[in-house]
Amino acid sequence: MADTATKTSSGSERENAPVNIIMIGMAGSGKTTLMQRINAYLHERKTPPYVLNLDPAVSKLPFQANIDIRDTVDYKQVMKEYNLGPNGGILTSLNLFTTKLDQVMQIVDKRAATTKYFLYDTPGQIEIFTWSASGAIITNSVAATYPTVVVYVVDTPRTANPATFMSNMMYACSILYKTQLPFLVAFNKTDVVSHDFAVSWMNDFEEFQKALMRQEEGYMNSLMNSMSLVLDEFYAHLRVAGVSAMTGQGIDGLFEKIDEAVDEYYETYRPHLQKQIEKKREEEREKKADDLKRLLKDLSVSEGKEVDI
Ligand SMILES: Nc1nc2c(ncn2[C@@H]2O[C@H](COP(=O)(O)OP(=O)(O)OP(=O)(O)O)[C@@H](O)[C@H]2O)c(=O)[nH]1
Repeated sequence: MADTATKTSSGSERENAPVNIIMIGMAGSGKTTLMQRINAYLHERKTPPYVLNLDPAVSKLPFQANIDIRDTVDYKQVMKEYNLGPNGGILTSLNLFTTKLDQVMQIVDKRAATTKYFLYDTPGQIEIFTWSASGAIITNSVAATYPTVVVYVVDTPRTANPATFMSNMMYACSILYKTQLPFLVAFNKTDVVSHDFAVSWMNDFEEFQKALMRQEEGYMNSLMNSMSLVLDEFYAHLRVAGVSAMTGQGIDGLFEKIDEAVDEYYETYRPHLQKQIEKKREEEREKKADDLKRLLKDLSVSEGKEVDI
């Protein structure tokens, strides 16, 4: 009975809550083009998204961003001022932007009642976002407010080699581990090469082994064999969609997977987040009680001292 009540309330909440989509991917994988495609797709469906650009180094955006990191920080100026190279400049710009994140989240909050999707484009230098403190602060803040899905964009034609494929999947796995958020892989550029080979390699270990045998020999072969066995568990729970940001093929399927990932947010991520918040509160309560106990003890000791004097 309690279960039903929870499901009913979360059902209506799920319908009304917006969804954050964080686009992550290696340079040139097609994040920005996919953002543009999704933007156009959602406009067609009369649910225009709210777009946030977190890439300070992008020179031209093919769409209008509602919030643009470049309006807050000038990446080239940051490089000059702090005497940094391009990657240091991007990281510092992201850090400076993160200091204003509260204001950004307030704007997002105001928009949440009338917006179904918030889209976040991230820097092509993937590690700057996924492994930096500011990247973690941004993803955690975003995910703490509304259902959030990470879309990992893969350049399919460039991943057709088994060794490259596996490296890319290990990277995807590490991002999942780092963000712990509902996650899906969007195999992009399927107008050039279909992602069928990837699906077959993920579903059938022997198929991947066969492809591997054709390419690698000796030590590399056995190392990659072992690593692909490790990835088997990752593949078993992985959501995958094949898309072409260029032609728009597969975007409906991508949104079906995003929907499934939102379900996962409610079923797994949010209860975990709530447990963490409750645990933190409990720790704070215990610390306060402990502090109070010590204060009372100190007081009684001082009172005792006064009496002694
Ligand atoms: N054929 C084809 N080309 C694509 C597709 N998506 C993107 N491209 C091309 O791939 C190149 C890189 O696309 P971007 O969208 O700039 O990639 P990005 O990941 O945002 O790149 P960074 O900003 O460097 O991180 C461009 O030349 C795009 O035109 C696609 O679905 N099919």
